[in-house]
Amino acid sequence: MTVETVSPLLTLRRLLAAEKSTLLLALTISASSVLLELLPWYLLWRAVGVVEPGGSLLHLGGWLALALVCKYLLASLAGYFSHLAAFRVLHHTRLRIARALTRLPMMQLAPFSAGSLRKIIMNDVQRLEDFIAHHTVDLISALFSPLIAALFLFWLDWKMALAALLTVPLAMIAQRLCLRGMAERTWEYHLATERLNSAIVEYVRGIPVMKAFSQDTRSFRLLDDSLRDYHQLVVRFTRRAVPAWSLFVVLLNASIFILLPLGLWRVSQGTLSVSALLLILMLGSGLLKPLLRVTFFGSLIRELFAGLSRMAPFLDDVAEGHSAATVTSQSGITLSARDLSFSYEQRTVIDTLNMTLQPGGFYALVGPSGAGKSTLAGLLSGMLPPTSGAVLLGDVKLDDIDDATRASLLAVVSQQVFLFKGSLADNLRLAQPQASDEQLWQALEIAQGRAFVEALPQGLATTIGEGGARLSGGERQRIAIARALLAETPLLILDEATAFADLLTEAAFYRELRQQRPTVTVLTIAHRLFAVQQADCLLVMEAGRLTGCGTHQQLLSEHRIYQQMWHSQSQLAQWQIRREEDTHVNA
Ligand SMILES: Nc1ncnc2c1ncn2[C@@H]1O[C@H](COP(=O)(O)OP(=O)(O)OP(=O)(O)O)[C@@H](O)[C@H]1O
Repeated sequence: MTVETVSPLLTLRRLLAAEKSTLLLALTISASSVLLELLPWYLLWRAVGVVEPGGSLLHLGGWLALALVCKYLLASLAGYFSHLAAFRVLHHTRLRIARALTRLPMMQLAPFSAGSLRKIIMNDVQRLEDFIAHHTVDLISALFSPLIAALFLFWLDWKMALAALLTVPLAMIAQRLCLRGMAERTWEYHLATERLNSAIVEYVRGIPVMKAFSQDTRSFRLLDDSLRDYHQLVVRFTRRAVPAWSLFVVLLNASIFILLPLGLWRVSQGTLSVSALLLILMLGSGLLKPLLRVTFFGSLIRELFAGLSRMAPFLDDVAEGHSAATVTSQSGITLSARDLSFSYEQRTVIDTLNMTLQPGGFYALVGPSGAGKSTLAGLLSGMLPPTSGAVLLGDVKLDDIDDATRASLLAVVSQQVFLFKGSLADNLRLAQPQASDEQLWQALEIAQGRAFVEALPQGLATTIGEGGARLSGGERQRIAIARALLAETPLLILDEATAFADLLTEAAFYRELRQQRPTVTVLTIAHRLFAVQQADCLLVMEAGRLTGCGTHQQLLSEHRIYQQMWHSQSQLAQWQIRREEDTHVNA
């Protein structure tokens, strides 16, 4: 399932396969409507030349009207079928991508940001609709109509037909000049737009912070730089492309300047009739205009293909699971890292790390900010793919285990909690749809969330907004912990999951967790050492490596960084207590 191995054309063919007949019908009708487009001109020519005797003018007029009506009917019918095919393809493609997102292993999803996935599902798929519904029939008419018109002109008068096509070679040269380096320019433009998009999103998100610090627009360097880069790029492209493009457009419309004097001269010589000249001028002067649409189509197709390449990873049939690896023991399972390394681009954040979490153990991962704790939690839970080495569940590599099995063994509560729009109970039952209300309350009790949910007017039935709106950060975290507990997995990873709770609540949660779920292996990332000092083992992390492992007392007597962290936190706690006492005395 790699982007490189699937050609965009193949992806397009696969997507269109189910709608092939509808689309072919639309294209055939579109081509027929082009033929009818020429018929009125022919009839007009006959009418102007009064080729037919007297009363047949009316007859010709009737045919002319009928041809026009049929042309528009056929064009509408072609549009109807192409739109029908387009919306069906759009619907199925979005469904396929949405299904793939739920079934793809986390490791394969890790490189995609939410923004890039949104862009694929919305923008890239939308381009398919534009292509199928509009561009296919447009292209048929843009290619067909000059061809048929040219053949007609040759039938009328081959010399005038050649004169009408005289500017074609020059127009082609101008077009080549204009399109030179277009692929690179399109890519550059795409990158600049992406940079600008993310800068705008960040700017909008940061508005409350900027207001708080009274900063103006210019202070937001990223947006400023992106806007300037974008502007410079567009100006550079315009300066380069516009002269050749203008020449191309002029040349496509220039045949009238050849046809008119030549035609008039030939009429004066008696080698061309006036009615033929009129028809030749009408057809010849607009002969090459449709080619402009073909040129636009070239850049549209490039964008379409780029989008298809981005979509390709989500359109392959995703395997439900790995038959090769099965995890035999559900309980009593170890979680280990073997020579595990991870880099963000060039920067190594986890460096050849080895560790094993024994079943039922309570582990706390501590260390200075930026040491790599969250990254390690991401690797151990399968959210990030290792750069080298492996994470093992029992003796099976984590990336060989399908998502469903992994989710039955390992639950994670990360720093960013997401709750879905719906009731609290629905959110909790995500982990175990059959869970009874009693089980929900038990999980909430361990997570120290029972009291606040009971205080809500509708309790478990309380509706919360998308992302968990209406609840405080700490409340959201407690719901997320309860949800993870309901999954009843033998392993639980908590990445600063209690960061918003006060010290007493945090300590009560850990105590309750150990008492109620004694067999669960817990790895928690915690900044407050007081809350986790009872852990079976504290793992100290510094600059991507584990430099200490032991009980609180062991580390306090032999690990320098741990001592420093403990003392600074103790002093801070005493200072706060003393301040509070002073305040009370003075009051
Ligand atoms: N997406 C990312 N791209 C590049 N660097 C990153 C990314 N995420 C984290 N880092 C860097 O990796 C290092 C480790 O980050 P990590 O979040 O794992 O540390 P941490 O120990 O959990 O920190 P904290 O205790 O402050 O949460 C940091 O220096 C951070 O700047």
